[in-house]
Amino acid sequence: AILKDSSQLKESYDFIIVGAGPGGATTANRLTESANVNVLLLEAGGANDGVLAIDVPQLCVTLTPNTAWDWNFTTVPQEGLLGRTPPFPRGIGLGGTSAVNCLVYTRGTKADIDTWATLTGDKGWGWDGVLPYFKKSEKFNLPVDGHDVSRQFLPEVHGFDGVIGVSVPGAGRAIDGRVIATTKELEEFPFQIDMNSGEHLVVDVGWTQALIDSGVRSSSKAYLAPEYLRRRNLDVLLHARVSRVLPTDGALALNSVEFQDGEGGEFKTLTAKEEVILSAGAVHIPVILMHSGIGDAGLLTSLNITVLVDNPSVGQNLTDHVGCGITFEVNSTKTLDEIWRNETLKDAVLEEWAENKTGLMVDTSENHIGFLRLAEDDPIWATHPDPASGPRTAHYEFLFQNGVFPTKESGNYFNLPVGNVSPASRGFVTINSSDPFAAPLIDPRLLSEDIDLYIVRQALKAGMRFIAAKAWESYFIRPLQNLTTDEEFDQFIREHAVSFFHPVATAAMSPANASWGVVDPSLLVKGVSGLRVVDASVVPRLPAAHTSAAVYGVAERASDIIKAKYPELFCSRSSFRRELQM
Ligand SMILES: Cc1cc2nc3c(=O)[nH]c(=O)nc-3n(C[C@H](O)[C@H](O)[C@H](O)COP(=O)(O)OP(=O)(O)OC[C@H]3O[C@@H](n4cnc5c(N)ncnc54)[C@H](O)[C@@H]3O)c2cc1C
Repeated sequence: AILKDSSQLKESYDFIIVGAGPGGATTANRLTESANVNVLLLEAGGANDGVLAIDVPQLCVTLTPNTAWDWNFTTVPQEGLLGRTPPFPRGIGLGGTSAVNCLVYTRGTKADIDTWATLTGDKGWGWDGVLPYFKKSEKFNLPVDGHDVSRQFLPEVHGFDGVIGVSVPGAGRAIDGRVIATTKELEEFPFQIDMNSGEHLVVDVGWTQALIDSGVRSSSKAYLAPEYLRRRNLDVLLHARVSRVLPTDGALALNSVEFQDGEGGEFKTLTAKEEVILSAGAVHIPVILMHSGIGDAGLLTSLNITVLVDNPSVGQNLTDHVGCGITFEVNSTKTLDEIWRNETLKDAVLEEWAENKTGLMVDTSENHIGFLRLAEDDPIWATHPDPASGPRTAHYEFLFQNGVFPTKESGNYFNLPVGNVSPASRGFVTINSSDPFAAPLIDPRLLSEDIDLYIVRQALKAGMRFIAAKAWESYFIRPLQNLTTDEEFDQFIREHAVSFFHPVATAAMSPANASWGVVDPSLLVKGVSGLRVVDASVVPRLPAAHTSAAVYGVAERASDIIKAKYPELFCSRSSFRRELQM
């Protein structure tokens, strides 16, 4: 249940999980499948119930930055972005960042996930090991407009009985035909039926798969749906912000958490019988670990934090996608701009959504995306190694948007964000205060490697080739930016590029005896006991994909790893008892 307040806490819990995003909510759900395992989930934010902007997929663009559902961080000045400090949104509340994200469901390629196995020495983290968990988490559902989807996804690579809703677009958009016609017209941009099969073509464009269940956003809250919250062994305490994990009995068994009970409330300590599982996301994990004494000894000592484990890898290796969009004024009124600036129209589509869960509000910002590579004979390969995980993994991504948000007072627009999805740049998250609640320093070092800028430039140029197809004839009035020379492109990119908000690897998994990394392949924090991390921070290499699918896959597998470690707690008899209770 969701507890009213901390007075309702049980006397003890086997596992205490911190953070209700894809990592934490998934793990809390799976561990409480066994009735005699008591789990407490602590979440810094609130329930996020009944928030229209969260539930309506198309309103995802309004959820960040600088809202009540966002931690409202920015990066430190980014040299690659001319010293700018763009927002770095992270969701707060049930659902975590999956409640505020843009819902695109992509797993990355086989080579991306196989790299995890290579890096950790654990075959189970490879594509073949993780695919069953992608499927286990997924509840593929047919789009709400009932159209024929036989050419829009491959059923054999999807799960239909899982928890997280995934669907293809449920409402047509005016540019759909032009996008698909371009894939037929231009050899450079072939159609891909399903981007989640692990087998990207070298380049491909296809229908977006998004985290939507019958027209409504499907966040990790689906793992905390009422039927799961009814379990007597699952308690959720909201507005409980964890400051540190603490050793129990003075040893290196870090199975106690210190948290603030309500905003401005008292600090309290709870001890888990078995483990504390941190699922606070790639930004907060290093912060909690460092304030608990796990991190670079020099830094911790300078902040008067007692060092428990000297591990300079904590917070390092932050990898993130980067990109920006180009916008064109178009010769059509059938774009979302009309809805964004006309309250009456907006009310009408929202009413349709509220009544029937149909219409333009049921989808995310784009009905098509593309994953593409630089050419094999691109001159950059003479001087730079390929930053992608393999020859069939994309370098960049297209998102085809029929309208721009926020829009302008007049005019209709086509927007084409492009992202570098195989970046070479690496950054970090760190702290500069002994106050556990001081804002972290987030430095993704976006565009710090010159090949990353090059890839974004080539992506924008490829985007311009895409829309130069006959399929778009007489559609465009003018570009809003005037880009011709490489210098103009690069200046534009540095002025406008932002994170695509997919940070991973700040507590990366590595082989148990590796000199780098923060957790071992079973996700236990190195150098201590009783402490595990299950979220985006353990992902050792960023897939060429939006990241929540990866986190659901990681958390599903992590849950089985945990169950296997405690056979006496997770025996099938206890699952049977739960069935009887429900
Ligand atoms: C604007 C935006 C758009 C995105 N678009 C997409 C997309 O289209 N598709 C996609 O797949 N991914 C997208 N992502 C990324 C995706 O949402 C994340 O990769 C994913 O949510 C990470 O899951 P997580 O469990 O690691 O962390 P999170 O989802 O961030 O969850 C962490 C949770 O821990 C809580 N927490 C943090 N610190 C504490 C503490 N000290 N005490 C208690 N609780 C704490 C937080 O409040 C939060 O609820 C997007 C992200 C953003 C910001």
